[in-house]
Amino acid sequence: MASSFFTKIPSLSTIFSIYTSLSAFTILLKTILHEIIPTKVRDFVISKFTNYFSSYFNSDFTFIIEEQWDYGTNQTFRAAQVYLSTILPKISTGSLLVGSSNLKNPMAELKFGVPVNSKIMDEFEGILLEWTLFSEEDNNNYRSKQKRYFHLTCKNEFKDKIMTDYFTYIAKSSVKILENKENLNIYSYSPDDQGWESAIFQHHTTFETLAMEPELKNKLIRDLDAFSNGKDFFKTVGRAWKRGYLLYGPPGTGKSSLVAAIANYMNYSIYDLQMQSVEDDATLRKILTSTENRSILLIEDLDCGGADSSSRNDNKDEGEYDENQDKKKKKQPKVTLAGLLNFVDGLWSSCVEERIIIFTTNHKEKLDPALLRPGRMDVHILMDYCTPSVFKKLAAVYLEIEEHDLFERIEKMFLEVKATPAEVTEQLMVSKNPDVTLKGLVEFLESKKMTKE
Ligand SMILES: Nc1ncnc2c1ncn2[C@@H]1O[C@H](COP(=O)(O)OP(=O)(O)OP(=O)(O)O)[C@@H](O)[C@H]1O
Repeated sequence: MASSFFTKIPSLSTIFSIYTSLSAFTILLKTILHEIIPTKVRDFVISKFTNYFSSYFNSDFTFIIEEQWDYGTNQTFRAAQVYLSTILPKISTGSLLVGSSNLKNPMAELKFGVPVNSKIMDEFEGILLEWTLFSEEDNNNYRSKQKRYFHLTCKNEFKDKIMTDYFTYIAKSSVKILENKENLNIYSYSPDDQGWESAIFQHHTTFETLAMEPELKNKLIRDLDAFSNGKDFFKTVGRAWKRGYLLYGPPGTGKSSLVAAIANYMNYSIYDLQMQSVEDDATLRKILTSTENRSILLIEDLDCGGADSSSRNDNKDEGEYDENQDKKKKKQPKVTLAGLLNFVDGLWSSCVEERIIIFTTNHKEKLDPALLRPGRMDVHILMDYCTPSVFKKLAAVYLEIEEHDLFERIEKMFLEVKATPAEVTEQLMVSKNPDVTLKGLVEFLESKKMTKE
């Protein structure tokens, strides 16, 4: 029996030769698969197999939330980031990003950020959820960039509930959190990254410190209040919840200061867009869709190139060579004011909420009439040379005085001499002593009057 058993066992050399043949066959099969079947087909088949088996054995469902969506920032990603940063301290993740950017209070509570590759557990109406933030090199982008995305995993059976209720809950929570943020941001467009670069906005001008005609200031504050409380109104009348302001006037009259006062009053971040730096209308669309709600889109110095606000006909005969025209063409930006306005009036109207758009210019008369047409910019505000009441406000802010013997004389001078608030503030900062400072201001205004004559 035993001897017949041993005779049935193949010899060592047979096993070895079978093994060698099998290995050779496997290598041959692999080579055939690699060389005959195209990579794409192979990857497709493998991914189909993997998906089939993983869904068969796995009862989890994963939502993938990428940072970029439709050429802009994915607002769901942003909402998740904001929301998770507030629940992080309450849960244990093994690691946490900590820091503070509160400029006003160095002792302010720490803020928390989502660490990459750490699992964050959350619970929603008894459903357990697992978040993970991933970051990897984006090889599809010709500029090497990080691609970031969240995985949100739950049990398959809760997929629908999470998709509707949990995502809505996150969106609402993030809006509330952002409304109460401590610092405002100022974003500038970076052509290299084709995206916004952010910094903390530190302009301290408020409506308290801004000098402008009191009636005009009150009217503007009422307008901002009505806008801010007007969600239902805008909806009822079927208009987009946005407001456009055109600030115009000579340099140094406080247009930028007024933008800062509006941002601080509304608690809105600012997106400062240099139209010259935008390559084309498609890029413009992309960057405008990636701005946040409750923000200001600022386009300064509209008359200084950038948006193609003028007609390009300069009355030259065709064929006539003009060197300047050639240079101009090279500098001519591809973004058109029409592109911007269409975007703001069209697509933007339907997909964003609570936006303010501000244009500033030193030369309103040079602007394209399309921009000045009723309905385009809701409110036009002239920031002008110093008037007696503007001067009194500046004196109150800079010298902390309401009255002085020289006031009457100075106020009269402002009716004859054109001086900008910027020039006046420069004079008012010479000394803390009102006698010295106001005397200096009188001399300054007198010298201006002389040069005018
Ligand atoms: N109305 C104002 N109230 C208070 N300060 C002012 C006012 N206007 C100008 N200033 C002072 O002058 C400085 C320059 O003003 P600002 O940059 O706001 O003027 P602007 O009209 O935007 O000028 P530009 O057209 O050159 O950009 C401000 O930082 C501020 O100190």
